[in-house]
Amino acid sequence: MESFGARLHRAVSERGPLCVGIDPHPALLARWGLTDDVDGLGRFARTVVDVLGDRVAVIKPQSAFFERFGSQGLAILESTIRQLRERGALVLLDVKRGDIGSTVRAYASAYLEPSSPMYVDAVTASPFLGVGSLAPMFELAAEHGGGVFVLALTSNPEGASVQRARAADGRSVAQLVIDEVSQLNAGAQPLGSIGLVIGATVGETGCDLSAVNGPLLAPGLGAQGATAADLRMVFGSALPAVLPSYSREVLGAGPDPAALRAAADRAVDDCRAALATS
Ligand SMILES: O=c1ccn([C@@H]2O[C@H](COP(=O)(O)O)[C@@H](O)[C@H]2O)c(=O)[nH]1
Repeated sequence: MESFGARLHRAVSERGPLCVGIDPHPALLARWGLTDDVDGLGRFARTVVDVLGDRVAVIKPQSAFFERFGSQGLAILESTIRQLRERGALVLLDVKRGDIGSTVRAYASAYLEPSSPMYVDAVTASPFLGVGSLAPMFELAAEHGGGVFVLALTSNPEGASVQRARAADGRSVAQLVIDEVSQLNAGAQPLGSIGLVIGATVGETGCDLSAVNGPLLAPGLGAQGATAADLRMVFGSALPAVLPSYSREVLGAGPDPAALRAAADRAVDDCRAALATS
């Protein structure tokens, strides 16, 4: 079984360092001339699948925008995931799950078990109940070639009060998360399968990322104000592991397929240039 880290490494080499989110905000549905209902959601997601599914390395559906429409929204999410994987995109489901370990086991089975209707390549997870509570996700990911992206320094301004707080040994909470994830990835080649989420908006992290050996998902580009040029300042020498992520900035170019494609191509060009180490 090929690991998620190896699959991601290959996808990024072939398609470029880019993750595009599927975030069907009501305002975006309106901008695309779609109704804010199940029909609009389905058309929106289908367009993203058809235009970007065979050219972007990672596509990140934001579960919340599908959950808004209850079971019908979840049915669309399931078919979107299936169609994206058929087109060769890696699917990272942004669900930010976290709970006590026995419940995390059920989440792991929902997203990382190949027989599940919601099976994806990777999920986002919240470490607020302790990184160790996510162990069932790490275990199932390892068993089936999946990945988990653990929140460390999120792109929203409110995150800092918790994530930059200091633990008894002087390390920031973010650094504690980073260190635990680094241990999980130790020795993995070419890249570990447990990633971190570090927003492109956070400025200097004050964290040591040198031992992570896993992917660093960087949301916050575009609509939240960060640019690809900010990535160097945030990630420093960890830049090669960064997976830049855009949602509204790219999606806003739709629904015209050529314009949507061009926006994704521009984003990947900007990110390639920003991540190139000199
Ligand atoms: O720290 C985080 C973690 C996740 N997100 C999610 O990424 C997208 C960002 O959308 P944009 O339109 O590019 O702002 C969205 O789904 C967030 O929930 C994040 O922004 N920051």
